[in-house]
Amino acid sequence: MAEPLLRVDSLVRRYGGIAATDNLSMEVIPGELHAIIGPNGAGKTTLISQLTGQVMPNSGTIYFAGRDVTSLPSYTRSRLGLARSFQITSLLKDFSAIDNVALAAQAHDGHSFRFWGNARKERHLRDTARAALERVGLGQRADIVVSQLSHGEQRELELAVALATKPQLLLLDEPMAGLGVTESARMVALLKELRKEVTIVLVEHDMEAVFALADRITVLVYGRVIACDVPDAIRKHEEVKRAYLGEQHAVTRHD
Ligand SMILES: Nc1ncnc2c1ncn2[C@@H]1O[C@H](COP(=O)(O)OP(=O)(O)OP(=O)(O)O)[C@@H](O)[C@H]1O
Repeated sequence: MAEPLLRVDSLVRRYGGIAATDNLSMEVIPGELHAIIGPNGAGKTTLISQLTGQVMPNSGTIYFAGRDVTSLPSYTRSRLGLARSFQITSLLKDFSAIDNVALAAQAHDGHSFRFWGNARKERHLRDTARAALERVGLGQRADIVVSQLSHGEQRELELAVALATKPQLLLLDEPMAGLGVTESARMVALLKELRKEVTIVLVEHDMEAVFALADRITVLVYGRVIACDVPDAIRKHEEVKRAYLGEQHAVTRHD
């Protein structure tokens, strides 16, 4: 197996009496799309937040690209190539799609947001932003104000914002949430393209999407890894079926 791009070793994060992350270890290898699934409250978001540096663990270590990043702040991890897709709520609604992406590119370049005016003018920021918008299929919508974009388009814009920082690893927390059938299918098609270019960790409740996209799946229950394997093995895994998938989540094949 290739040297992991991300390695999490014995991570623990407690909230009062609850271990949201309970001695969790896992690896993400370069080029894979690694899905993380688990029932509500299993600790998926807490894990992602620790990977990005928004939440600090009580103990354990996070290695990214061979480096111990456990105590590094979010912006330093972002510089190293670790990006979390911004949530819709963090998009600037009165700004155009391209302004939002250019600002992210500018912030990543190390400039302060207060010089946002420059992001409108600087050629290389506009070019980076336009390329990111093209990659997510929003090339024709670049000048539309965010509030005029559909929910699905705003989700795509979140991805473009993350891509503008040129990540090595993209962390996606429920990109399908709130999407209709057509929009979800579009997002799956988009992620199928993006996975060719960037390593992805995907937290998602939509099992159809997960099984259509993932190279490997880690299953969390009560902050612990109960299984980590390829989709076919996860589908057949007795403990996973018992603990999570159950009968209402009969998982079908979408190859
Ligand atoms: N800031 C916090 N303060 C207190 N408890 C928290 C906090 N964040 C998470 N928890 C608790 O940690 C556990 C894991 O929560 P987390 O949101 O990470 O789970 P999740 O798998 O992402 O859930 P969901 O699928 O519902 O988004 C839950 O019991 C939750 O109540």
